[in-house]
Amino acid sequence: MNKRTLTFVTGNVKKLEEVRAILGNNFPLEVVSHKLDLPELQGEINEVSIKKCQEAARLINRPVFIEDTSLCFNALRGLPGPYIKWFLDKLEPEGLHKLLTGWEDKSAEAVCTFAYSSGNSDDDIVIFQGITKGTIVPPRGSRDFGWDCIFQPYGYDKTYGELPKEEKNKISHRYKALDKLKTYFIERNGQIS
Ligand SMILES: O=c1[nH]c(=O)c2ncn([C@H]3C[C@H](O)[C@@H](COP(=O)(O)OP(=O)(O)OP(=O)(O)O)O3)c2[nH]1
Ligand SMILES: [Mg+2]
Repeated sequence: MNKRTLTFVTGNVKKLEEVRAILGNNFPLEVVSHKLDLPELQGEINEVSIKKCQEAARLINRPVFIEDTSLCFNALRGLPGPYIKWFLDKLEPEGLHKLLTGWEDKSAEAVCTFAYSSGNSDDDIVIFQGITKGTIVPPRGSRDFGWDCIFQPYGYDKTYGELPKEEKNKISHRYKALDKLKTYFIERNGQIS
């Protein structure tokens, strides 16, 4: 039987790759992607995701989900947080690590927030969040995805960038958020509106 489709709006192919790998085959919906660079307004993590999702639903006019990733340095009271993309663009991984020079506390949280809209503007946006705690270290390993090379999850002696993809996808912030999203749709037998 054909699965119903659910649209993931993202401009990031690496995210899409991980979402497909983590959801696997026993997700009750077929995820189709729609490439769009959505505006990201300022605010707290959940506010940014809710507004991003509302805008995606308005533009695409069907049930959608989006994802927003934050990298929060505890010494900097959670910054760069949802603004990590702009910090990474300007500073690159080396510069992000150097931001913490002078701070003893190198701890950080990788936060992944998925937001889902049924497409009906009267319905609330549903949030699924996953957090992985770790340490910011000098760059090591693959540089093919953002700041993976400077984030070393607690309990590991390797950065996300050094871990095999399958390992990252078992412990990552994205895995934890998708686990909640998956449960939500399984409990609803893949109902999307
Ligand atoms: O090293 C990593 N590892 C990750 O798991 C990861 N997830 C996101 N990112 C990067 C990508 C961006 O530079 C920022 C997050 O910004 P965000 O707006 O969430 O992502 P976009 O690339 O703009 O994609 P969307 O179109 O908004 O979906 O952190 C990671 N780097
Ligand atoms: Mg973005």
